[in-house]
Amino acid sequence: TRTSRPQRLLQAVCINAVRGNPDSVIAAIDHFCQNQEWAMNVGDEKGAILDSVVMETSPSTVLELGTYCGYSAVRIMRLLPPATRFITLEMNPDYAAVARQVIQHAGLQDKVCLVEGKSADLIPKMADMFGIRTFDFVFFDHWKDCYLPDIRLLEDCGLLDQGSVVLADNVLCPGAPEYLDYVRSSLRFSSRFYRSHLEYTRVLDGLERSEYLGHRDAQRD
Ligand SMILES: Cc1cc(C(=O)N2CCN(C)CC2)sc1-c1cc(O)c2nc[nH]c(=O)c2c1
Ligand SMILES: [Mg+2]
Repeated sequence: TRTSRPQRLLQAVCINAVRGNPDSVIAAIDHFCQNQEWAMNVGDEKGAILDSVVMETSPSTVLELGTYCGYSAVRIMRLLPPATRFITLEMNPDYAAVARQVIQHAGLQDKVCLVEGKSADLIPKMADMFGIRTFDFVFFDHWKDCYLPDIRLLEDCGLLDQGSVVLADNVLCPGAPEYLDYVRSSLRFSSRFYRSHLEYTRVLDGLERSEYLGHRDAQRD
């Protein structure tokens, strides 16, 4: 049967990227998506914003929701020391299989823990499974309809601490309006929007950075 788009993306990585070199893996994926086939990686423009937020946060525990082909896992972990705890959740087994190979090609397989399953099922198990109390940085890039329930779940599970940063992709396109309303009106978050474009296109999109202020009460009127 025909190969899938993720499999063709992986093939481009194997052919064009240097083993053990994360930057060449990122470049190979961006080249494939710009010149061969569009794919829903965060991409180079939003990726540069992701890089800057990761560097300014310098997290020791990271959770990513939505691995897809592993592009953002490679982007994030190429910036952080080996001791960093990085967990990425992917519900699609075909995506997860490709992501493991992309991450391995980048030489980051020892730094990345990829778990297959639904975020709603796995988030409550994070503490028990990994002995992680709170996450310093969380990247939302799975599915727009899960953003709001999942940030509420992270709060309810006590997985956010004062200063934890949640960065969400695609808040304009495909769009997560209820999520934006929530984080922007909540007294427990300080939010700001990074204007950008949908990966590999000129369509408007952006990232929302929401810093957790601690376990406060009430909503802003
Ligand atoms: C699948 C898809 C189609 C989009 C679009 O508007 N398109 C018009 C323009 N053409 C070129 C591409 C297609 S945007 C998008 C998308 C983008 C992400 O970054 C995503 N991240 C996580 N999870 C998602 O489901 C996710 C979907
Ligand atoms: Mg995305």
